Amino acid sequence: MSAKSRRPIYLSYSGPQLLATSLLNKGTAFSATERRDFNLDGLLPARFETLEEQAHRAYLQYQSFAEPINRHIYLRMVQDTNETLFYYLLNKHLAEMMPIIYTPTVGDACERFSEIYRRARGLFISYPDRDNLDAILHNATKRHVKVIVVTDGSRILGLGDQGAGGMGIPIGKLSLYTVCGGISPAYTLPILLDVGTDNPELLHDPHYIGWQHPRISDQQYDAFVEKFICALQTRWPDALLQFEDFQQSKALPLLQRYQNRLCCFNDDIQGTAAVTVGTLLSACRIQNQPLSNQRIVFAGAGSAGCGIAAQIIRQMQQEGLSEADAKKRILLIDRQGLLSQAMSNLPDFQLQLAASTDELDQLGLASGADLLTVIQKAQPTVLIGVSGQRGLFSRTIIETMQDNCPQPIIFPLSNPSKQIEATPEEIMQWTQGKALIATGSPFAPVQIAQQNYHIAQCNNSYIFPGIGLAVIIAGIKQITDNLMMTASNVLATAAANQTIDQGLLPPITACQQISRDIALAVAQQAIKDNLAPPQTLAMLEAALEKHFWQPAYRSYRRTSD
Ligand SMILES: NC(=O)c1ccc[n+]([C@@H]2O[C@H](COP(=O)([O-])OP(=O)(O)OC[C@H]3O[C@@H](n4cnc5c(N)ncnc54)[C@H](O)[C@@H]3O)[C@@H](O)[C@H]2O)c1
Ligand SMILES: O=C(O)C[C@H](O)C(=O)O
Ligand SMILES: [Mg+2]
Repeated sequence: MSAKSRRPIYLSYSGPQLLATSLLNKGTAFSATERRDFNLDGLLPARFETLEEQAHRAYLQYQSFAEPINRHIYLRMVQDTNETLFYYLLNKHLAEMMPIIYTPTVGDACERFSEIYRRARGLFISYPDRDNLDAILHNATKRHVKVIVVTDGSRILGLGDQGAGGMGIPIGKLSLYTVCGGISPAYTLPILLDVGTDNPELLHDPHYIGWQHPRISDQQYDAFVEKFICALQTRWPDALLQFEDFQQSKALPLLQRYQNRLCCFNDDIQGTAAVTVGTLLSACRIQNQPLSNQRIVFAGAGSAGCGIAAQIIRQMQQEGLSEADAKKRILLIDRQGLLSQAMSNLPDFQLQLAASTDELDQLGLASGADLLTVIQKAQPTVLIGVSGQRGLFSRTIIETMQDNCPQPIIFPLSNPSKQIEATPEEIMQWTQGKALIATGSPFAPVQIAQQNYHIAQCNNSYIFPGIGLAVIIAGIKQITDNLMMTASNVLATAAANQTIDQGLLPPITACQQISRDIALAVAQQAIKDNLAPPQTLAMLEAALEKHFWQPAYRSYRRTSD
C-alpha cells in the first residue's frame, strides 16, 4: 500500500512534544498546515523540506564523520529524533550503513555504551526493579508491541559480558526487523535485562550506566526471568520474543524452558543454524554435492556451534541419512579439544553431539584431540568457526585441510570482525582462491589473480526479519525447528543462481525480498503444522502487503477533528 493511500493518523500530541516523539516527528517536513494545526509555528525553520531533501542533508552529515563509531552515534541520533528519516536513509544506503548500525560497529557501540550514551531507547529492566515489572512494561508506551529482542548482555557477539552495554544489540537487531522485514518501528521493543555484570572493567567504571553489581545467582536469575516472561505474556501475549546474546549456560536452558510456552526463539542457536544451513546448501549446490556428503568440523561447540550442528543433522536426515549416520559426519572441537562421549563433564547439549568411542577408533583420533590433528585425520570438507577466537584458523590448519579437499568450505562465523578465526583474505591466499567462504561479519571482496570474489555474510540477519514478518501475518503461536528449516531452504533457493565470484548468498540489499519469501513460506508451513490458524496464500500475501512498513510520512489530524 503506498503511503499516499494510507489513512491519516489522529494525534493528541502537539508542539515540542510532537517534535520529541521520534516515531511521529517529521522535522522540517511538517507542512504549513500541520505547523499551524499542531502548534509548531516558530519551532521550526521556515523552509519546508521533503523526506528526500532531509535524507540528502543527513547523508552529508553522516559522511562528515570518518570513524564508524561516530557514524553509528550519528545514525542512532537520527533514529532517536526521526525514525521515518532514519529508515529512509537506511533503505537508500543499506549496504553502506548496515555495518554501521549492526555488526561489526554495534560491537564497539556496546563496548563503549556508557561513554557514548545519549538518549533512552527501549526498556532497561534491572533486578532491583523486579517487583515493578508491569509498570515498567507499561512505561514502554507502545500499545501494540509485536516483536521484542531481549538480552542480558552476558555474551555480546564474541566480546563477552558487556552488561547494560549489551542493549546496543537488541536495538540493532530491531532496526533490521524494520529495514529488512518491513515491521513498523511502532511495533518493536528492545529490552535489556540488567542482572549485573561480571566484567571487572565495567564494575569499576565510574561512568557505567548499568546496575553496577556482580551478576545475580542462578536461582535469582531464573525467578527474575520467569517474572519477566509472565509480565510480557500478560501485556503482549502474541508478541514474538527473540532471545539474543545470552551466555552459553543460559541460552539453551531458557529456550527449552520457554519455547513451548510462548512464541519465542533463540537467534544465536536457531537463527544462526538456519542461515548457516542455507549458506551450506548454496556451497553444496556449487559443488554439485548433497550436504550429506560433507564431513564437517566445528571449532567452537557453544550455542551457535551446537545449534548449527543439530540443524545440519535434520537437513541430512531430510536428504535420506539416518540420524546416527548424520551425526557421524560432524565433529565438534571446544577448548578441551575434540568432544567425545568419553568426556565425563560435558553438558547435555554437547554430549548429544559428541563423537562416540567407535567413531574415534575408526578415525584414529583420541578424545580431546586438537584442531590440527582432527583436520589431518578426519579430513573434513567443511570447517565452521564459532569460537570467537581471532587467528584460530592458522595457515597450517587451512593448508592441511586443503591437502585432502581441493575446494574446502570454510565459514569463520565469529563476530565482530576483530574476533574472526581467519579473514577471507587470509583464507583465499592460503587456498589460492579455491575455498568457498562465508563470514559472520561483512568483509570486502577479495582479489586473487585478477578475479574479485564477494564474500557472503552468513549472519542470522538473513533469517530473523522474515520470521518476525511471518509471525505477524500468520499469527504463529510457536517457533519450531521445522519452521527454521523452512527459512533455510528459502535462503538456499534465493541463492540458487549465485556464482562463485558473486559469493554464496545474494547481497544484503536483497534482504527485503528474502524476508518476504521467508515470511510467506514460514507462514504456510506454520499453518500446515497447526501452529497458526488456516489462511490461503492469497490472504497471507495480502496481509504481508498491508503490514510491510515503508518509511514515508503519513498525514496527521488532531484527535478533536
Ligand atoms: N554469524 C552469525 O550469525 C553468528 C551467530 C551467532 C554467533 N556468532 C558468533 O559465534 C561466536 C560464538 O557464539 P556462541 O553463541 O556459540 O558462544 P558460546 O560462548 O556459546 O560458544 C563459544 C564456544 O567456543 C569455545 N571456544 C573458545 N575458545 C576456543 C578454542 N580455542 N577452540 C575451540 N573452541 C573454543 C568456548 O569454550 C565456547 O564453548 C561469537 O563470536 C558470535 O559472535 C555468529
Ligand atoms: O549479531 C550478529 O551479528 C550475529 C549473531 O547474533 C552474533 O551473536 O554474533
Ligand atoms: Mg547474537
